[in-house]
Amino acid sequence: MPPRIILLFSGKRKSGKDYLTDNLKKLLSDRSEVIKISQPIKSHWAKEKNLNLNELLSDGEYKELYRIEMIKWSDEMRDQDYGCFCRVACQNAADKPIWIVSDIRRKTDILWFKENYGDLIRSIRISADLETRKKRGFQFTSGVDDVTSECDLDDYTDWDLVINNGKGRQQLEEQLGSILGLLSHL
Ligand SMILES: Nc1ncnc2c1ncn2[C@@H]1O[C@H](COP(=O)(O)OP(=O)(O)O)[C@@H](O)[C@H]1O
Ligand SMILES: C[C@@](O)(CCOP(=O)(O)OP(=O)(O)O)CC(=O)O
Repeated sequence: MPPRIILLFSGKRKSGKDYLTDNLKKLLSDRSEVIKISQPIKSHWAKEKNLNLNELLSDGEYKELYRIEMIKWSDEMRDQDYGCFCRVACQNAADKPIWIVSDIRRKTDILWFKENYGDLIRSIRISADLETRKKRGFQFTSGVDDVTSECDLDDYTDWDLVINNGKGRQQLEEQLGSILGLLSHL
């Protein structure tokens, strides 16, 4: 059974992508599946370098030790085939009507999903002010925060929904409610 809708989430580091998508998953429970494009990247890296995959997948500091290398390697792979990680992540996804893709970063990610799933796609940008992100542990890192991985979608404007998850944000229930609005036709 193919998905009936695919929610593509984007946002800067510590904007709250994992926080909001984890809570959305809890709300939708077994109707949904969270897909992470970074999963096949981290799996490869864990095997190659004998690292702890669970730590790489968590929101702690561990992944930051390897982020620049993972960005470089994954961009080389994308130069040959921009859909390579999107494809593997989706191939491994469970049969659920709602897919929650928690980490799109590049215009080519959106392009790949459009080419493969067309009208099923809805795109959501999570924004948060710098001060809030810093309080959550964000520190500017050259080679990470000034490259495609973090910046390619900064000038993208065609979002179906933009959610403020910084100062002045709504309660979680309201934030999730606006996302559910994208599913109302299901
Ligand atoms: N609205 C929020 N309320 C409380 N804590 C939040 C909120 N949004 C994010 N956080 C916390 O901030 C930290 C960074 O969020 P995370 O979802 O990991 O960001 P990202 O995946 O975008 O890097 C996590 O510890 C998360 O629990
Ligand atoms: C190499 C990466 O895939 C690492 C992504 O790791 P996360 O998606 O865990 O990052 P944040 O949640 O924003 O902190 C980045 C890329 O450019 O593909």
